[in-house]
Amino acid sequence: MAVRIFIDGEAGTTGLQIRERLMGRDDVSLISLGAEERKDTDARRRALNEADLSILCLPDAAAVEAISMIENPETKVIDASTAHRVADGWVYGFPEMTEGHENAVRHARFVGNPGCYPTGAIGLIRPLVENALLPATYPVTVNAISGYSGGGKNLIQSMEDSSADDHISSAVFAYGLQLQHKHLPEMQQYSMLEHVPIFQPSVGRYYKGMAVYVPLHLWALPGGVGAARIHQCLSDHYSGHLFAEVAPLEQSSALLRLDPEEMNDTNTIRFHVFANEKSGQCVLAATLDNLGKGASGAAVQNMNLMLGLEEGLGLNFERAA
Ligand SMILES: NC(=O)C1=CN([C@@H]2O[C@H](COP(=O)(O)OP(=O)(O)OC[C@H]3O[C@@H](n4cnc5c(N)ncnc54)[C@H](OP(=O)(O)O)[C@@H]3O)[C@@H](O)[C@H]2O)C=CC1
Ligand SMILES: CC(=O)N[C@@H](CCC(=O)OP(=O)(O)O)C(=O)O
Repeated sequence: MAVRIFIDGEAGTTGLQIRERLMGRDDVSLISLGAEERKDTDARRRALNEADLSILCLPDAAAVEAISMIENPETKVIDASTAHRVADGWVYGFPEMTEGHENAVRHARFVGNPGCYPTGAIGLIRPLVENALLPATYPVTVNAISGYSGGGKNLIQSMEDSSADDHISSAVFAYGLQLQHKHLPEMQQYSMLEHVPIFQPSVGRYYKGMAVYVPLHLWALPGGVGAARIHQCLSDHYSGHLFAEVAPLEQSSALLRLDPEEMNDTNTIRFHVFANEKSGQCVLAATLDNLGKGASGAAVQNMNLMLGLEEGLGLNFERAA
């Protein structure tokens, strides 16, 4: 029998993409609310409690409210918002994060889907800290650029509608300039860093796709760690994972430009190591589709694991040509 999935916030950017990925699958059936019911508390409560698994694609406050409405102890939840990513009782929905974590997701009732930027940053940093190549005390900086769909309906409208009061006409802009971005707690905690990293994101005038950068001064690392060891560590860590890959060192070093859109329309995160051995410097980079592995794709991957729908794991994620 097909499992019942309710996407609360189905009409939003993330919700729509999850719906698209699930349409046409015969192992899931979607509980869908009509336009007039999608914000009706009673209708949502009913759907949340009927579902085998609910995926919350809502602002934080609405996600917290949705959790308070769930009475059915069998209902599983994936929350795409920031509300529960570092909360007790929730499993962080990044199955590739560390050994055994895929199993933790598989057996979880409550999964906090990661933020798009943290997926890139944690994906680069955590294996290095776990393997003692990067001290947990290292003062990490994370720079990033995202397509504007990362900001949901509001930012999409500000970028696309020139008549909107809050229209943004810049080709690219930096933000998070107060250094208090909402992704910092999950980035620090799951990267296993002792200090809050500096995180400096930006948005470009293109719809989706992101690149997340972590520059490292290799000369400052203990034990003479070079780019080759870092690359080997990442390659070993992600070996055997369907949705993560590490570009060969020589391929990355031959690149003249890194395209933040290179992984669009996939659920795969790609890692690069760029280095200048002479200066002892290195820039680690992750590229991902902010709506794929950064949000909706990750949610579907987690859903498949939590419901044992293994055959669905490889579905609906075409690699870009
Ligand atoms: N966009 C992205 O790349 C990513 C987004 N996320 C997270 O996912 C969540 C959804 O984001 P996103 O899809 O971008 O946001 P959107 O603004 O595009 O969509 C949110 C949806 O939730 C609906 N909504 C708001 N309040 C309620 C409510 N009380 N009851 C029912 N529905 C409600 C909105 O309705 P209406 O249409 O009327 O506004 C809208 O359709 C957020 O928490 C975001 O932080 C996570 C990772 C990446
Ligand atoms: C471009 C843009 O605005 N991006 C969003 C993050 C998108 C994301 O990862 O979603 P969560 O909101 O679920 O954390 C931001 O910086 O707030």
